[in-house]
Amino acid sequence: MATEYPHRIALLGLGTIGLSMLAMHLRRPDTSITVYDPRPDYESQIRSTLPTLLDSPGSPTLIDDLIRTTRLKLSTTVAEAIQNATIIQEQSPEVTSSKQALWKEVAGLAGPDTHLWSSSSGISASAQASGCSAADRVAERLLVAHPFNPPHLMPLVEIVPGPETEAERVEFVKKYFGDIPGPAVSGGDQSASQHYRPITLHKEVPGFVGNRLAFALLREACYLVGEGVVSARDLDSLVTASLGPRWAGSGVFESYHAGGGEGGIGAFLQKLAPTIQDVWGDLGQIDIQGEQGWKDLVVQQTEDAYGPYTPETRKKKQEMLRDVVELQKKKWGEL
Ligand SMILES: NC(=O)C1=CN([C@@H]2O[C@H](COP(=O)(O)OP(=O)(O)OC[C@H]3O[C@@H](n4cnc5c(N)ncnc54)[C@H](O)[C@@H]3O)[C@@H](O)[C@H]2O)C=CC1
Ligand SMILES: O=C(O)[C@@H](O)C(=O)[C@H](O)[C@@H](O)CO
Repeated sequence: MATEYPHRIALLGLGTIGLSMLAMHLRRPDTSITVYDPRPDYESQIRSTLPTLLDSPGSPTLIDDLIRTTRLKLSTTVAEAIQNATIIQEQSPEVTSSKQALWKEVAGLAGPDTHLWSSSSGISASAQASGCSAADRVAERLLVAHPFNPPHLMPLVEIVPGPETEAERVEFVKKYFGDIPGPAVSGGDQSASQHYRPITLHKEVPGFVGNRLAFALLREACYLVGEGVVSARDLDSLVTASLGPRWAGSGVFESYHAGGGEGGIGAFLQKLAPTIQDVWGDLGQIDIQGEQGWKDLVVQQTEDAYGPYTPETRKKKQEMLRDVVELQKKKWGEL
């Protein structure tokens, strides 16, 4: 008789995030995963990519072993994928209408208590649930669990409940992610300290918090390159030689609290107020659908600097990310 795992996840959408989520979920021994993607070649994508995302590529029969032990099941329809699922998690395209249609399809088929999670970068649970029948209680069960790429390595999970999401479901998702072991560290064993860091937002805003911060920085970076102030490569180097290392150890507010001397952040904000206000008043007001001169420069300079992003580069960068996160965890208690 096939093992029935306590957590039975249906992963809908197996692209960049879906494949990384699959590798992440497989670290929990109490979880089985059924996957679905309309792409006809998604099985070959799993076979070629998943081993590169796991802590160790494992044997050449890894995927077949996972299928044989019913830890992994490949589906050809949404209905088949969500059958008997305790959690349904979508990583479908970032298109509101597409996610709304997917939840409407799921609503009529999923069990009444199944947890519903979206990996969206910025589309709220309430927007995704709108259009579903109230009787299906999608709004009460749906929340966003927004990862930073790649979720199999990156600790942040931004939990964004809708106004109707049941509180116990927020607690459930926080515990589920909090209990997922981190990637194996050098020496082969898994780090003892908690890896995933769920952070719950109190309100739905476009882009949530992580992407609002990231996109504010991206906007100013694009403006500065577009204005010829700095090259794309030098701006990247400036970030990795300053803000990157700083923020890996202390966040925005803690850093300025330290920078304020004895008076802390209050003194910092007071002492720096004129300069801060001058900068805030001068920040670039570019529009991504407006004049595109800056965009041509950003794209050209980035491509000149880095060329095509090869699998080897991606692997090297993921190893760097793994090392940074592991170092943080060794100090996590002090952050
Ligand atoms: N790429 C990134 O850095 C991050 C993306 N996200 C979010 O994750 C979601 C997926 O993004 P990516 O993985 O980058 O996109 P992707 O384009 O790599 O993958 C999307 C997958 O969804 C499949 N798909 C299309 N329609 C579907 C449907 N109706 N049901 C199930 N699957 C369907 C596609 O075949 C494709 O394989 C988006 O909501 C995105 O905002 C979140 C964090 C980071
Ligand atoms: O930066 C990340 O990994 C996430 O915050 C994202 O949501 C993606 O970058 C997103 O903005 C692009 O899909």
